[in-house]
Amino acid sequence: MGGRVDAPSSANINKDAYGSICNGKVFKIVFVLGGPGSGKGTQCANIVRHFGFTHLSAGDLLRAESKSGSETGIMIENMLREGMIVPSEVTVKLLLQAMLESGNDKILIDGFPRNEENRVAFENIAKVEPEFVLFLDCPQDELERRLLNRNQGRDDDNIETIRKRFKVFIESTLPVIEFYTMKGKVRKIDASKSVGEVFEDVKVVFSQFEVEEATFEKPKMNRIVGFELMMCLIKRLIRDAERKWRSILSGMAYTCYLLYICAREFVEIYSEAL
Ligand SMILES: Nc1ncnc2c1ncn2[C@@H]1O[C@H](COP(=O)(O)OP(=O)(O)O)[C@@H](O)[C@H]1O
Ligand SMILES: Nc1ccn([C@H]2C[C@H](O)[C@@H](COP(=O)(O)OP(=O)(O)O)O2)c(=O)n1
Repeated sequence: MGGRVDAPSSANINKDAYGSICNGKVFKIVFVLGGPGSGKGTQCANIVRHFGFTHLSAGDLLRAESKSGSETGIMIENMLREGMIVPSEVTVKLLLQAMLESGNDKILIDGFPRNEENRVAFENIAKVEPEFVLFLDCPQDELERRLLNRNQGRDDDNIETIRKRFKVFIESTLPVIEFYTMKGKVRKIDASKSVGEVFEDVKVVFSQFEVEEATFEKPKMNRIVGFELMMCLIKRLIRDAERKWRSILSGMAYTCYLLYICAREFVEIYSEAL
């Protein structure tokens, strides 16, 4: 159920249909936010492995869509190159389609909502509130160092676009984080530490999902142990029955043998007497 979902082939999605489908299905959504290079993708991969979420990266979905060759694709490509935020209409449709295709109810949405427009559009169409927002907090000089070393062949990982993206983060994404802070939904983590240390803090924040896994596993374990005990009992009963029948059969055979001896003696004595 977990894992990363590929971008849907088209962005032409009926909003009403998606809105109503999402209303019917109960999604547990966690938004993962942080500056460019703060480790959102890296930590999401760990969360998928540990807690069974599906990871949807808004950036990955947009990059895949930009390669479609469509008019929307060309528009996305140009905006990404400039470090700009793509109109919510496009991003929300891609996210909703991927959510529904995932078959999972636990969804990590990485790099979204990037601005107020993203947030409002998602709320209006999906009508789902996030469980919480994971905020990976990291200073700009560390982000720059990481992105310049990322080496994934991304057109926007050059110092000029990185600085534009960081400015967009301060101006557009921080207000979204403040909005969720007011609602008590932000879980802020120091993302300047090593990957392992950051994940230790992430695990604490996601512990509510570990409890669910544990309560799911417990009855399963009890059922397995119960089944094993029942099998042991049945095997033991069969062994006892076998032993009992063996003694009954050998007892009967012994009695028959005694009767035969007696009969033979009786015949001999009787024939001698005649
Ligand atoms: N805690 C960390 N310490 C050092 N490098 C990291 C850390 N987390 C991620 N990285 C590296 O920094 C780069 C950006 O990480 P990534 O997960 O792609 O960030 P984001 O998805 O936020 O843009 C990657 O090369 C990754 O390997
Ligand atoms: N909600 C979003 C998320 C990303 N984008 C665009 C703009 C971003 O600069 C790029 C890359 O985002 P991504 O999250 O993949 O990468 P960074 O966090 O910037 O390293 O995608 C967007 O327009 N809207």
